Amino acid sequence: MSIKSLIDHIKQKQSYLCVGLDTDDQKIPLHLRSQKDAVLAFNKAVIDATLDHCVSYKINTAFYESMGIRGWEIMQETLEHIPDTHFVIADAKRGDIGNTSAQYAKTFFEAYGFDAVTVAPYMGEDSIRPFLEYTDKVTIVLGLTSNKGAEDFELQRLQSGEFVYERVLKTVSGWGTPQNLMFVAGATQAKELVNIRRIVPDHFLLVPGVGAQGGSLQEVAAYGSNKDIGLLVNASRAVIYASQAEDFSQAAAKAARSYHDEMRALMRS
Ligand SMILES: O=C(O)c1cc(=O)[nH]c(=O)n1[C@@H]1O[C@H](COP(=O)(O)O)[C@@H](O)[C@H]1O
Repeated sequence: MSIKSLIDHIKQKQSYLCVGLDTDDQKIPLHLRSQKDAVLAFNKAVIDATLDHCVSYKINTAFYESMGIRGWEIMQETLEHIPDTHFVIADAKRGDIGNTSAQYAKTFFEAYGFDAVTVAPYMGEDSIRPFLEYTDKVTIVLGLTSNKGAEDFELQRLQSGEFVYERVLKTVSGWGTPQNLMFVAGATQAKELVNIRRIVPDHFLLVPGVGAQGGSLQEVAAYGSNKDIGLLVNASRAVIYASQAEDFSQAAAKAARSYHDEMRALMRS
């Protein structure tokens, strides 16, 4: 899906919610666990319940890879269940020497057909270029992440005085365009969003960290949006485990609707 279609969907739906399918087989409701392929049944129910409130799904591959071969199949079957109106992200955080990155890009863009994949920038240009060669797909590069460890490297200052993450945004933004490149900016880093927007005014930001990690949607909207909204705000646990009982899909729908209502109000304000 193109960025233009994503923007149209956001404007039409008045939502920029991305539901994160971080499905942990130990956290899904007990009544499903005895069932064969409980994770797939859970994902399908969550997708059906939340479709009307979000524009995107993010499949965190770790939760599927940890199940072995069947996990990869469940990831594919989950992907097939998501209608092509929704922008689908493989949250795989890859990146390696060019020769290997090319295979990662082929895996997620061709073999699985995701719209986007998350990539770590630590290994530099040749590790990211193979993803960007897919100009009709979107490469999402980690900028300033939501976790505490962001302080260890991303928020360290270079001799020039800029933060490492700032250098990443400045340099990587020159390798792609807002049509095939996004950046991750954690919702827990709201005070840096103004600065991030100064460096990359036109790129979409994938913003995880609302809900379970405590980031504020109001702050993200106030400091992170651009003329096209330019945000995909991800919530995983706060939506998919809103209830761990038999009413889990209704609870997921309710949580997603609540983010949707808040986003609609923020877009109108
Ligand atoms: O790239 C990501 O999606 C990501 C980057 C980041 O800085 N922080 C972050 O939490 N994430 C992912 O976003 C999701 C957040 O999940 P919840 O905290 O449950 O909403 C997880 O899949 C994380 O792996």
